[in-house]
Amino acid sequence: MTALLEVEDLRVAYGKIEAVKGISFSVDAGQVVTLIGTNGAGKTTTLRTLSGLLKPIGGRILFEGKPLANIPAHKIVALGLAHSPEGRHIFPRLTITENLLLGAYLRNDKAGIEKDIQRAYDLFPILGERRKQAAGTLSGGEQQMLAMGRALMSQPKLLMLDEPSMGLSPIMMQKIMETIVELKASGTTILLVEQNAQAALSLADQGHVMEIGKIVLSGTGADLLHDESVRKAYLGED
Ligand SMILES: Nc1ncnc2c1ncn2[C@@H]1O[C@H](COP(=O)(O)OP(=O)(O)OP(=O)(O)O)[C@@H](O)[C@H]1O
Repeated sequence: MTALLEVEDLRVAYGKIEAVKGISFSVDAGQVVTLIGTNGAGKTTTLRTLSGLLKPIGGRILFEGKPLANIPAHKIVALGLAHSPEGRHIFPRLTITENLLLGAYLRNDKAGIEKDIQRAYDLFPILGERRKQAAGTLSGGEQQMLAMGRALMSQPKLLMLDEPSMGLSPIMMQKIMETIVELKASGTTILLVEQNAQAALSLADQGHVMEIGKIVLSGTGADLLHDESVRKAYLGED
């Protein structure tokens, strides 16, 4: 079976500084795969490259077996990759519904779009209750829900989430993680970048630990969660 996403020896640089130094991993349809690691490990750079926002200096990205070379970001969305970016990047003056509609900008199936907006409200009832309000009035956690809902509006084959738990209260983080589990159960394939290794590994099928641009350890979420070096470095154990 071909993986939905295959990343082979990917290298990405900012000028002379190589931020991603030859990483390889794959994501099968229906899986949740997580990239964990400390600040500056290259996780966000990897997602931004998969989204077409940065150009690799080496390696290959295959999506459904086809290379994603030199494809602009909006065409990558059309192929089925959606990115919920670090920092959320919602539009604060637009309403919640308008923000969601922006996620569907490549679609013109009105009935399908309506259905998916309703699905976002079902996933995150607070968004439905406040649909007519400016998105800037939402709390950080609610904005994260909106960013995820907006990414889902393109009906992605692969949903990429960058640090969805960042800056959230434990309760809000729990809600976001439960939603990821719910999305997986409904068949969504997810590539999750997280600094909260415990939360990410607990729900991931596969995990990769990144350190200064390289993958230093890979395994199932459960294996990594019990790995002594991971527990010491990322889960705060002595
Ligand atoms: N626009 C940029 N210009 C130059 N260097 C950058 C730029 N963005 C990131 N870097 C550098 O690339 C490296 C990888 O950063 P990246 O943001 O991908 O890491 P990360 O693992 O996602 O960490 P974080 O969780 O802090 O976002 C870091 O050394 C960072 O300083």
